[in-house]
Amino acid sequence: MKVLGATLTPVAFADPPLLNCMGVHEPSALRSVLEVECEDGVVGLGESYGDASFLEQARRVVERLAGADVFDLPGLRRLVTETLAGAVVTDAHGLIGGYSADKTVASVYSLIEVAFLDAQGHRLGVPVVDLLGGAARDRVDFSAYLFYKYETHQDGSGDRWGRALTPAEIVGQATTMIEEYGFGSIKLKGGVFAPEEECEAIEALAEAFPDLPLRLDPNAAWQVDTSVKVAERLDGVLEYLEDPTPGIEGMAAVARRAPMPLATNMCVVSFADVAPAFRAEAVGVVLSDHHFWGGLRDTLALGTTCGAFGVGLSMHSNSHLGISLAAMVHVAAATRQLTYACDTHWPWKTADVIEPGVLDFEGGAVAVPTGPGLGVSLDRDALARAHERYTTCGQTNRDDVSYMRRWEPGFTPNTARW
Ligand SMILES: O=C([O-])C(=O)C[C@H](O)[C@@H](O)C(=O)[O-]
Ligand SMILES: [Mg+2]
Repeated sequence: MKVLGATLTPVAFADPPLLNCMGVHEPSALRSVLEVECEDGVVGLGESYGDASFLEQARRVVERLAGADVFDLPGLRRLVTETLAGAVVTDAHGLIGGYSADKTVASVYSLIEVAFLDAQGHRLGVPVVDLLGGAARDRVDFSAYLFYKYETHQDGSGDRWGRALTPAEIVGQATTMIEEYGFGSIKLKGGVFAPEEECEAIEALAEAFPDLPLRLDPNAAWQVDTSVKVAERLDGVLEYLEDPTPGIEGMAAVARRAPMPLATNMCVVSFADVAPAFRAEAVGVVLSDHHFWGGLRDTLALGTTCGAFGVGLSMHSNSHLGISLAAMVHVAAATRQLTYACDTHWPWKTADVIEPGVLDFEGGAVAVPTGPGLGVSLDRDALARAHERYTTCGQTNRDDVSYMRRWEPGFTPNTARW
């Protein structure tokens, strides 16, 4: 089935002032929506990053898609590799590890592969999970993803979640999120305050939710000895500790002394990282993310790899919309090695570009859509609104650091600060 044309639309949606080690989320989160128009009126959808650097490279491939066959994924890989030829997409936040030409190909390929798989599913009348070999589970569990946050943005605009800067406020945030979504595990984004304070928040969560597994992710804000101290203090409390310290070597040094497994979406972010990290026994859990691991089929391969080495598998998230959630659910359902509930930023947004009603949370899980392809449809009016927001929001790159400087002039990221 041939591609007739493709459109990549940058979009923006409201994002609360969520804190992390790099600073604070700006008022808009940026994404891109890909529509691949094929023969017979079939349209395939994809979603990925909306930063200028990514858009520039993705557009170079998207404009060459006409004539491609959506069933020829190796051909797509060649087209992406040849078109990008060494180009490197960068980001200003570093929250998903380093960048490279291979990771750039993997990210752009992923955006388009998802749309091709969606189109294949529509053509064949089967859900994407079936194209990935079938469902190992029919529901995918997610964890509550808690953030320290300010009450309002710089312009005074607030949100329904209010302020969360203390352990009690974090417990309040968890209570609301769990009541509404039914999540069965909890992750706290750390790297914001001194580790002792973040330990207190985790301990307060453990007291309030004694039956729920907990995770803490400071995005490499700590040095090795601090990481070990935190790991010892939270022994028996955390199911895993995510990216306490930078780099494979640092993580390995912590892993040798930490009682719980270390997880990562920062030091193992491509297949090139697997051998050195696994050899060093630096991580016990890899957080997959199809957006930069090379699409849904390579994410399955990552599952097989982790399974072979006895390394656990979870899933990372960045602020995203419904097309991405649908893709995450299909690939998570097809990955039998998935050992933990996945991350999602879903509760933090108030708008989407897809028709509602397919990706509903029940008991913290999303049922795998059964319709053809990804099983979601684009809401064209909502897409137009999100694009309008993109063109007027004044943001073209995610920049948590500069935005934080409007609260704290002179702020520098907390990487390895403590
Ligand atoms: O697990 C992670 O490292 C993330 O989810 C990265 C994200 O960018 C998160 O830090 C955020 O949204 O600020
Ligand atoms: Mg992380």
